[in-house]
Amino acid sequence: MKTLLIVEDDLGIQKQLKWSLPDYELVFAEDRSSALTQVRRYEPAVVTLDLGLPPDPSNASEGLACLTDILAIHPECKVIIITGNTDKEHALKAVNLGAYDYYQKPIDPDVLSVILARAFKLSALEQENRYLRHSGLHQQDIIGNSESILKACRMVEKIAPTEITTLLQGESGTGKEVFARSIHKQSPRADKPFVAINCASIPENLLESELFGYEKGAFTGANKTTLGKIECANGGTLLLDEIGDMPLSLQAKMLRFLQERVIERLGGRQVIEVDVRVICATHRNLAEMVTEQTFREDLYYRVSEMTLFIPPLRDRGQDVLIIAKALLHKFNQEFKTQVHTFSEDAIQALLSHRWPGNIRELQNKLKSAVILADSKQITADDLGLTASSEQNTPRTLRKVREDAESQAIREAYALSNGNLSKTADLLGVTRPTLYSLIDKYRMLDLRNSEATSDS
Ligand SMILES: Nc1ncnc2c1ncn2[C@@H]1O[C@H](COP(=O)(O)OP(=O)(O)OP(=O)(O)O)[C@@H](O)[C@H]1O
Repeated sequence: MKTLLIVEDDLGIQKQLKWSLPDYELVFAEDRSSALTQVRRYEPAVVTLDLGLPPDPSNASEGLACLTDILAIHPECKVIIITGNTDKEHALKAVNLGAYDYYQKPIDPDVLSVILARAFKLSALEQENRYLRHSGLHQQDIIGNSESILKACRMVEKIAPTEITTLLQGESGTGKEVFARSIHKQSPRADKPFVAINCASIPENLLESELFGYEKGAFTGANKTTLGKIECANGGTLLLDEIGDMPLSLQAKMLRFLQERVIERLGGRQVIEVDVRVICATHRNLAEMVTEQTFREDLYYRVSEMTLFIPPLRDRGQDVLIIAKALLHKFNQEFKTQVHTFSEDAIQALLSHRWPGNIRELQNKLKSAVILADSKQITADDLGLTASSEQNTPRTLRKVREDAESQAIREAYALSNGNLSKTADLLGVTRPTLYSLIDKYRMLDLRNSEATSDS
């Protein structure tokens, strides 16, 4: 049943609405603060708001303030203003502030029902539109609908047309390469090459020649002049994956390339100009590596002109289900199987697992589940996520506490629209305490957002 929040201080009208709107789950609030609590708790798609709220019901100012607060917490919400029949001016002001519609008392349940049905319908359409825009059709491979992923996608859209050197920071398997490709695809270089090199998987002595190429005779076995990855990416985009694993000895040479956009092949004397957009990715904390002197500070500032944090799968709410469904579809096609749904215990298991290997782990689990499933439905057992398998590696109490704390911080942060002062208020801690928790849990994206959204 759809949830409808009614903000109304008149108990008589509350009662009337309770009887006349049986198609909705009604929740009530009688003033601004209880309205905001209900919005946080239920995230209703539609709210009716009486403009005359206590402490001064004869004045619309509290109602208008309530409207602004509701939309700040839940911008997609459709708020229908209910006003006295002489108060058109304030109703129009409310619509200007972002209310969806207004309705003048006395309440006629049949008319109100029509307005409500339209509001719910529009809300559902908008939600579907948001989903489609961000679930793979628009940003091709980045599937997901959570606030953290949508925020990252919005940043990609802004970064893509520029030449800025971007650092993608996130745990292993979160999709850093997918994001790098997305930046490339949305950039003016889209029809030029996208070249990726993993600095961690190539032995130190070979990495230099892989990157910069070599001239014939440069070393034993160099039978012909060979272009490096940087030259291969000319005109396009180069992804330096796992840049944190680049040996210090090579970092100086990389810095020169980034500063001057020129290279010299190994054994060569010629300086070659290259036009390459660079994206770097790492699961390491480069700032910490700089402090530990295992990563050059000057190179760090070069590669992180802009940093984009890719959130771990466990912080993406229901995205795990959306991605799981998309992958299920893909694997059914690949293996010619007909496994189309998840059992309730599988859904619960997908939502509660911590996903240390992120989307790559989800892919692996689903692939074997599709192959193993005995019916058309995947169970928690097929996924290897039964209670006993989780119990085999119980979390320590400290870990449980830490997981709960970081999750609560993320939730409060989302509710506060990225405002750290409000986040601290919602969590009941001071700002300095919130900062130290953010540092403790390395929620670097929250720290980074401060300058833009918390002023
Ligand atoms: N949002 C997403 N929706 C669906 N699949 C995704 C998504 N993000 C990543 N993937 C898939 O998950 C796998 C891991 O992604 P990717 O290699 O980009 O991660 P990564 O962060 O670069 O990992 P690593 O740090 O280990 O190199 C890939 O197969 C990718 O296609």
